[in-house]
Amino acid sequence: MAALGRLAPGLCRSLLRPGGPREAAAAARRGVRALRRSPVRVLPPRKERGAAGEKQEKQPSPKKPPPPPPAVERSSAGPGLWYEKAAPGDRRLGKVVTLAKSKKFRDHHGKVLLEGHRLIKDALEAGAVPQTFFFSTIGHLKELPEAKLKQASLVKVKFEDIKSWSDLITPQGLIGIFSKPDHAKMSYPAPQLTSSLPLLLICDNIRDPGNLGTILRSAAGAGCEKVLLTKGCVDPWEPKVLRAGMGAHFRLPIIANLDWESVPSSLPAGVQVCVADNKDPRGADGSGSADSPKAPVESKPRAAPEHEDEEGEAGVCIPELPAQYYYESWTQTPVAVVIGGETHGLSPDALHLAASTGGKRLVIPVVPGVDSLNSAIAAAIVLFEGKRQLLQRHKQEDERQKFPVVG
Ligand SMILES: C[S@@+](CC[C@H](N)C(=O)[O-])C[C@H]1O[C@@H](n2cnc3c(N)ncnc32)[C@H](O)[C@@H]1O
Repeated sequence: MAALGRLAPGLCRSLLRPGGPREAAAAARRGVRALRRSPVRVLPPRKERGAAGEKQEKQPSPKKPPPPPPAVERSSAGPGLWYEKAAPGDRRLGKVVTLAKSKKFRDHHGKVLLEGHRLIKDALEAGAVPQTFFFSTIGHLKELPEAKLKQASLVKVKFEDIKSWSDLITPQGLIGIFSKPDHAKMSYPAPQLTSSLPLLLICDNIRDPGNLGTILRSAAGAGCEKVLLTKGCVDPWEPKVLRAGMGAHFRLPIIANLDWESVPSSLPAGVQVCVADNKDPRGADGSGSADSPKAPVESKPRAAPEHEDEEGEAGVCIPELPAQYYYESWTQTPVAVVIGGETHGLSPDALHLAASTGGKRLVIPVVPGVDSLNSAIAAAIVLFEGKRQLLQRHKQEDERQKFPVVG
């Protein structure tokens, strides 16, 4: 408007003049004519103008170049095998260890931390994918397959650093960060596969990492086909579970974080699900302890709790399941065993699944007054009995085939 006023002062004046719209229109026409005659050039938009007004490419505004990467000291650990030496104050190891200890990090980044030669070797042999190795001496690397080392970043750190972050009582100076192993892509050791039995384990809310690791180790030792962990169980990749598992994670498939609705689809067809139950229905005092050597009787439905507990289970219908001692025959094939959690024991979902497959309660008799066994101990007792029964059945079937009864 100011420029227009300068070029066509008549137009502005006539607009302000009272009662003059026709005059204003005429003034506007005069103003436009004056504008056309004006010696002032209308310039193209600013971005198209160069220094002399010619069209030019827009120059990018000068940006600060990114800072150069910190100088990394690289050394060779063999042909084609390079490692980096962590500089003093390098906080990567600390960060990685702290983060890998949190489930959130493991889930979010899909990485797990493995410590020690044995576990790392087992993981590599099963096909787990390494990302970074932190080691304190070159000797630690020599024990690992070179081809696998080449897939990962290698970072040499001081032993004191590993020691201060280690979860082990006697740290070995070797920590690996791996992509979270996918059981479907693992190749388990041949002796494990050849000893595998049609025996599965379901962990129902096992929260203690030491217990879960011990259970996994027993499951691998007994020759279980696989282990299913329902939601509510501790994460199997938690360092304490790994430590107690002693390599079981790389010997048999562990399927974690299952809700009860999806458990059946992870079980083989025709499976019978039994539950290890510390509540012996024949306990005279209702304490749940087995006190009679007689054959167990059919269980009554478990009484629903009088008051709603913290999980809101009041009024949950508990199905009727036959009960028997664990050492009596229960292994039809395939068979799965549920181990209840430390605090609440077996969940109603576990009992329903067992009932729907024609399963049983398996009771390990204990001295009256002893409440229950530790879940890992109970799992080991039942699984190894399951193994004994399955092998015995197998042997009997073999003999029947070799020496068929004639007539
Ligand atoms: C520590 S117990 C559960 C105790 C829990 N407070 C309860 O009262 O149910 C954990 C699990 O181990 C198994 N278990 C423990 N003692 C057992 C026994 N005597 N016979 C069979 N299973 C047993 C069961 O699966 C049980 O749910």
